[in-house]
Amino acid sequence: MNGEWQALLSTGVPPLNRRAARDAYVRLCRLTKPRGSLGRLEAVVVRLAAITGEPLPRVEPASILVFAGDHGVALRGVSAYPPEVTGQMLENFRSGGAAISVLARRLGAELTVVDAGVRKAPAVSGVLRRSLGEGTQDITLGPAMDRATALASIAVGWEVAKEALDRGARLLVPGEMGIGNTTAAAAVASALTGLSPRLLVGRGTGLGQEGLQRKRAAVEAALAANRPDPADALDVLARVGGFELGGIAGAFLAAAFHRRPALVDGFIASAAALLAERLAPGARRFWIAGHRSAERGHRRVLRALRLRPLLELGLRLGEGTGAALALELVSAACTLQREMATFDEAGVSDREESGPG
Ligand SMILES: Cc1cc2ncn([C@H]3O[C@H](COP(=O)(O)O)[C@@H](O)[C@H]3O)c2cc1C
Ligand SMILES: O=C(O)c1cccnc1
Repeated sequence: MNGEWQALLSTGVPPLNRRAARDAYVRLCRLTKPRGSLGRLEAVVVRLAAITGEPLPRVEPASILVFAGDHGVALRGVSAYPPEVTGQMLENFRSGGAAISVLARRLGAELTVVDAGVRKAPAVSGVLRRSLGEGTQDITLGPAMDRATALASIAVGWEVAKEALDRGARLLVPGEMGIGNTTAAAAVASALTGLSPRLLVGRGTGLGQEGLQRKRAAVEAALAANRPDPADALDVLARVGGFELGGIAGAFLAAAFHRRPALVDGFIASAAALLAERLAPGARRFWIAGHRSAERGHRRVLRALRLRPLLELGLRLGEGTGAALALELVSAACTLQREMATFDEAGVSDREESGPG
């Protein structure tokens, strides 16, 4: 199970392709527009070129991978919704009624739903069964899972992502579903950054003031009970993480090691990305942050990742929705790079360089 990806991990993250990045930049400068006028869309195109080695990058077909997992801590009143919602949403993802299902349809993107460890998962056809258990253990009492299971969760994400890349996906959008997972994500982020849970715990699905206090206390209790080793990301995942967090981390790693871009969604996906970055330093250069969510700690996690989100729309949903919305822009940036005319082609006068002549 731990074959290809662990061997690859030990080789280090591949380098970015500087030549393709330069070629992409040169073309952007020749397109019929004032130089630099497409702003951050230009930076996105240059980054995609550096990642893929293609000066005219494409992101279609894109593949959205939703990892679902349950959390023992969800029984502690840390979410505004009951834990059974995780399993119930599996059906909704497949039948097309979830937000991410709608966005996937709009984008023409493939949507893969992975049961990474849902409690009493309903038998839903079309959901990949990669279950690592009936939800994690309650992190306020002890570890979420053992180290071998944490490793297996990363392997699940890597393998599902690799399969999508083998089917031809040019960009990955890892998303998640798991009631209680903003609690686990806050604990992971706190352990990895050393920041206080106060700064990282937010209202998730919409907790009130009392619930927020309970959630903060739960994260503090989880960190006190487990004492995760901040220098050992796998230990952090095993002690205070979740199956879907491991899955997402594995998917991000697979993207980086296969030189494909991945878009980072909200708070939970970002915490998983931070785990992945700690496992393979430099992998972050293969990811583009899609959206900054309304969740309290997201800004700080993005800062730790040194990623600047494309959008800030106040979403607080997860599933990959913020990243999927950003994909519309990323896709537009690529189409502009491919289809705009150059000054030469259009017979438009380029800017006059300073100096004589
Ligand atoms: C119907 C429904 C659909 C969702 N889709 C994503 N989430 C989001 O909410 C959960 C995290 O918030 P918390 O930590 O407060 O439980 C995750 O499942 C996340 O994906 C949903 C939540 C609900 C209720
Ligand atoms: O930022 C997120 O991913 C998020 C925030 C609240 C609830 N669910 C997800």
